[in-house]
Amino acid sequence: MQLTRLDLRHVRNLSRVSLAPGPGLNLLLGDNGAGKSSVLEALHLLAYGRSFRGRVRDGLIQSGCAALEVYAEWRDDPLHPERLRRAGLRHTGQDWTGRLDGQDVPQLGELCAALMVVTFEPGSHALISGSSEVRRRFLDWGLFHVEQDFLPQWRRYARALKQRNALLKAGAGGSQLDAWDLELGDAAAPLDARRDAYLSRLQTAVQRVAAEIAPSLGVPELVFLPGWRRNELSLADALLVARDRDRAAGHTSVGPHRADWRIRFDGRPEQSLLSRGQAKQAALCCLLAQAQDCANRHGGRWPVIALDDLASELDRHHQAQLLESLHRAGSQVLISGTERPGHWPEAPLQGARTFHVEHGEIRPD
Ligand SMILES: Nc1ncnc2c1ncn2[C@@H]1O[C@H](COP(=O)(O)OP(=O)(O)OP(=O)(O)O)[C@@H](O)[C@H]1O
Repeated sequence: MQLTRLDLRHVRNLSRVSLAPGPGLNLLLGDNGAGKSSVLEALHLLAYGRSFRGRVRDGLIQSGCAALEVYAEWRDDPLHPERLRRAGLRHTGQDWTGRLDGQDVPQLGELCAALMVVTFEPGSHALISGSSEVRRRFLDWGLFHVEQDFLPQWRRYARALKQRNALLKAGAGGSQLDAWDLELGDAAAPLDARRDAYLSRLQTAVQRVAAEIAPSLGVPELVFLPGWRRNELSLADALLVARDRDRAAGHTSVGPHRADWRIRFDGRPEQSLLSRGQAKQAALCCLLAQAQDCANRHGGRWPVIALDDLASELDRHHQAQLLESLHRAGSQVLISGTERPGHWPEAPLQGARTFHVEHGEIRPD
């Protein structure tokens, strides 16, 4: 996947900017507060329907403006490089409208399905040290992009869960709950199996990536936690056991919506004891493994890789290993930073495009 154009309007301090990224490494350079992260944030918004720095209405739209706009063009078929995909999003903070290849989109998920971007940013360590929701979202993003029927399965489970929670809150009787416990159990099975299998598949990729970019961490192992004691009980039984507790709490306490996973490195303490820097490296390994898995499933086409403020996220040694690795993979990379680091390896820098971000303007080198 190669982004060929990105236009932004009214994104933080960027009133109206445009850039044409090259196929390899792209550097967004500028002083603090110039707007570099905002460029990557807008791209992330188009690809995920959400920002990595909070809600759209909390400051992503330029002050005094009614809405922001993001428009992107990209190639995703190497056999037909002349074919450009196009997506646009206008967001007011409350409502949005989106277009994909000239058509209105009824659901934001359609834009997210079309444009694959993997972002590593200062908050990415939350994938390791943050809440389980972040880790579930990671699994579901990967599955959403590689398994076509995953979304309907996910929706079926979410619907059943909503119904059961509504009944619990309303103090419904056992017979009504019985029916939804069964439905929840049935809907959970494919979701749980998919996530478990996906994480096992990622394990090989994570080990390969870790050996390349963070060998000092050791060999990683990914462990899936289904959200209930699956080795001992079916979900329907676990729901029955938890029923009184769930009635008191007014929500369902077991099931795939409570699933989680852990990364462990041989010879290292538990994931919660990793340093912040190690947690960042571990998160990066998982994100790149996910990107690699997407590429494997999409005929070798890598997602666009966006690395926000890389120089302050990883030490020099790990930056160099990462850049070499992405260069070998042939992926398109966008990196923001205050300056072009002198210690980066030569190969990825050859043919790199540089964009200077200054006072809300973007100027190619
Ligand atoms: N809603 C807004 N309207 C206008 N300007 C904003 C808004 N929100 C943030 N800004 C400004 O936009 C700029 C965006 O900064 P951004 O975080 O993208 O910069 P950066 O180049 O990545 O900086 P750093 O190197 O410090 O991380 C800042 O100058 C900030 O003050």
